[in-house]
Amino acid sequence: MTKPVRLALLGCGTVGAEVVRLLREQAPDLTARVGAPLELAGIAVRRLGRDRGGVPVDPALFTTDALGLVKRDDVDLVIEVVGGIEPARGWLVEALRAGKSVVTANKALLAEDGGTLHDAAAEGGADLYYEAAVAGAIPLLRPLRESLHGDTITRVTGIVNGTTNFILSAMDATGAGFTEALDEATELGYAEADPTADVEGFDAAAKAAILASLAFHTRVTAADVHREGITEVTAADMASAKAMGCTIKLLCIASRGPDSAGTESVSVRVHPAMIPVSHPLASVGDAFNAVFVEAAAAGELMFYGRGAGGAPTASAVLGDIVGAARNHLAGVRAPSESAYAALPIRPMGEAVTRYHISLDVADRPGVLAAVAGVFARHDVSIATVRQAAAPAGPADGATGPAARGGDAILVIVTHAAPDAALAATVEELRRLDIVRSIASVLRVEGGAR
Ligand SMILES: NC(=O)c1ccc[n+]([C@@H]2O[C@H](COP(=O)([O-])OP(=O)(O)OC[C@H]3O[C@@H](n4cnc5c(N)ncnc54)[C@H](O)[C@@H]3O)[C@@H](O)[C@H]2O)c1
Ligand SMILES: N[C@@H](CCO)C(=O)O
Ligand code: NA
Repeated sequence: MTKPVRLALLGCGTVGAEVVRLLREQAPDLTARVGAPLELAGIAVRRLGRDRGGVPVDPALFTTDALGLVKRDDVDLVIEVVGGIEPARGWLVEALRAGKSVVTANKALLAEDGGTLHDAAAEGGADLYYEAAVAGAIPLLRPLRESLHGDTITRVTGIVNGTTNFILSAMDATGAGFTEALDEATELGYAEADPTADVEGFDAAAKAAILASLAFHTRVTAADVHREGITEVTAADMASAKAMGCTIKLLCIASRGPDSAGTESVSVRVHPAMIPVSHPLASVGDAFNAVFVEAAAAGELMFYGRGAGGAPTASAVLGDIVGAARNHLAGVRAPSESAYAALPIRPMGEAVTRYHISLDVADRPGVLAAVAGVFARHDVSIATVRQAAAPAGPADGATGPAARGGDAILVIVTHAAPDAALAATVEELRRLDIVRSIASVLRVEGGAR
């Protein structure tokens, strides 16, 4: 019998426990696929003695000394499902420099400082696999890293955060506000106790950085990603979107193209956006993820599936373990980091976007011309304008800010323009006396009119 491939598992929470279960339940098949048994050498956890939901292993395998486990001579591969920057970075650098391949689901670390891990992998001649880090179970990074390596990817547009997609889908379906939909997501176990990383877009921004790095052969970090979350998306925004045949999704958009000076560059952003209901990403509901890839020769490709949860994420981890174990036995390496293009990052102000702006204005002659003048001054072209009467104001004689008789709602959708010009347009509109309030400002993507 071939010598087993010995694994150090760092972390035994939601994902780690499922990795252990799958390793055990599928042991005969995994042995056949790898060409040797996969054997757990140890499992590092923060605290010993916790009930691990019936994780089917010898309790003697658990340790609180993750670094000690990584350094052991009988460990061939290191599987990291703890998360966070430190101490995970230290463990993984130690493993990689010692020639032990790493499988990790740690998007935060890869997005913050993936370069350090890739450098350590190159130094130690080890593999660094991280399919689970973006869009969980969906095979996405390997297609970008291998299958599409003969093509030129021009744009990646994705829904890569399940929690926010669940919230926005609920807001679309029921008309609920953000807080109400977040409460439902928490009750159903989709949102974490502290949902900040999800609802403020940090989780999606980390994934966007990883996707952009792979798609454009360029190191992109979380700090390079323009990030806006969904906490300010209101029920009124969703209603405006629906009135236009659209819905609102938290999108990650990574694209390459020339900047204003003509230099080929990369733009990476995460923000809520209106997309038409006919767009393939509009029908991605619930906590599902989907990523739309555009490549010069391949055309349009769509990847869809479960982006989170213990078992789906563990599926991606197991696929990577099999790959790393095979390479270990064969004495070969997976494709290493490809960052040769080293394209510059374009600032958000230069990203070309479209805006949907809903304004509450005084309904009197010259107002439309004044509003249009602001757009013209910033060289922003208007695509469509709709005017509707504002909801009925208070009874005659009422005073104060609620007295809005004679107002109109203007809904303006622009043509594509640099984001800085659009933002400056909104700022100037805010200062106009005839604009009572700006009810909603949303970016528009994917052909919506
Ligand atoms: N849960 C998901 O759906 C999902 C999906 C994709 C990626 N991920 C990523 O997978 C990783 C793990 O996520 P999770 O949901 O399983 O987290 P979790 O909190 O359920 O589990 C974390 C585990 O790490 C252990 N741990 C924490 N600090 C430690 C330390 N200092 N030493 C040793 N062990 C320590 C904990 O004991 C626990 O077993 C994260 O990087 C996360 O971003 C999770
Ligand atoms: N919190 C993440 C988990 C998967 O990375 C999500 O909601 O998609
Ligand atoms: Na994946």
